[in-house]
Amino acid sequence: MGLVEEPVISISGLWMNYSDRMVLRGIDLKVFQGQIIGYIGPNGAGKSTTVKIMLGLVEGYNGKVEIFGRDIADGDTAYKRRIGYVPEVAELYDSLTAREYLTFIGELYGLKRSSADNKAERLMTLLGLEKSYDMRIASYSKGMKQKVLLISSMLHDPDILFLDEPLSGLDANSVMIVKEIFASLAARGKTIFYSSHIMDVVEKISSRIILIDAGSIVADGSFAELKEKSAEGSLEEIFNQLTGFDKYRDIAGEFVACMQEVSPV
Ligand SMILES: Nc1ncnc2c1ncn2[C@@H]1O[C@H](COP(=O)(O)OP(=O)(O)OP(=O)(O)O)[C@@H](O)[C@H]1O
Repeated sequence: MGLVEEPVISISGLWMNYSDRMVLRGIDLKVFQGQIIGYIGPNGAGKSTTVKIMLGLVEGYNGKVEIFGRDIADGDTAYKRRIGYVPEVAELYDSLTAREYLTFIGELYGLKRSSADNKAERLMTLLGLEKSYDMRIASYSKGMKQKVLLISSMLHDPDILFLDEPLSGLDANSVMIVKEIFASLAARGKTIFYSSHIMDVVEKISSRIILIDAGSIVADGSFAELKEKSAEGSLEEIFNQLTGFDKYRDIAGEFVACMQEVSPV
């Protein structure tokens, strides 16, 4: 009998409501080592909520969430040392330099200050930011800040990376480097779980795409598999079809008409 691979993430019957609003409606999901998961869905579908629950940042859910085979509700937070996170809206300490920020984060993850500093400086240099390492983050451009966030999530060599719009603000060359980093990490058995609204990127870099709509999973498979099940060609079209959206022309038309209305004086 062959070995049965254990999932690194296992979610069963996950329900979540905020006051009287049901946000997640029975999510069931198993994620395995080496997968690059594109977790997609319309605004407000419940993507960030799912990720925040897995990170232990949101409580009060129903269902079971296991990371590395352990129920995260059992109180043992050791799993957090083995995950990295790039949030949707990041609190970067603008008054710190990247050196100060990244060595601080490295130490939080248990690295020695000198090794965190050394590693961070080399990673910054690889992403073209060597000259900015000792500059305050406040002076960074959007893309430069995103690179610092990506480095901060990977400094401690995590086994699972959770990323929200990981390529946000990056130029075309940097996008190619980061995509290659993800592929290389996945080939080494790391798991990448990211959300993005940029469908052509999701189409290209995910080994598995999970589409959530109004708190439920409505599609789960590789891009080729999703394409087979749908009459549509691109992921954008599949997304529109599965979320029942076909009104973009009408909405845009009405929007422009409304903008151009001349109000009576
Ligand atoms: N702290 C909160 N309190 C109340 N409602 C919340 C809270 N956080 C999220 N919600 C609601 O939960 C729903 C799902 O939000 P969530 O942030 O998970 O969506 P999302 O899929 O990540 O959306 P987006 O694509 O816009 O980032 C939304 O209706 C949102 O208003």
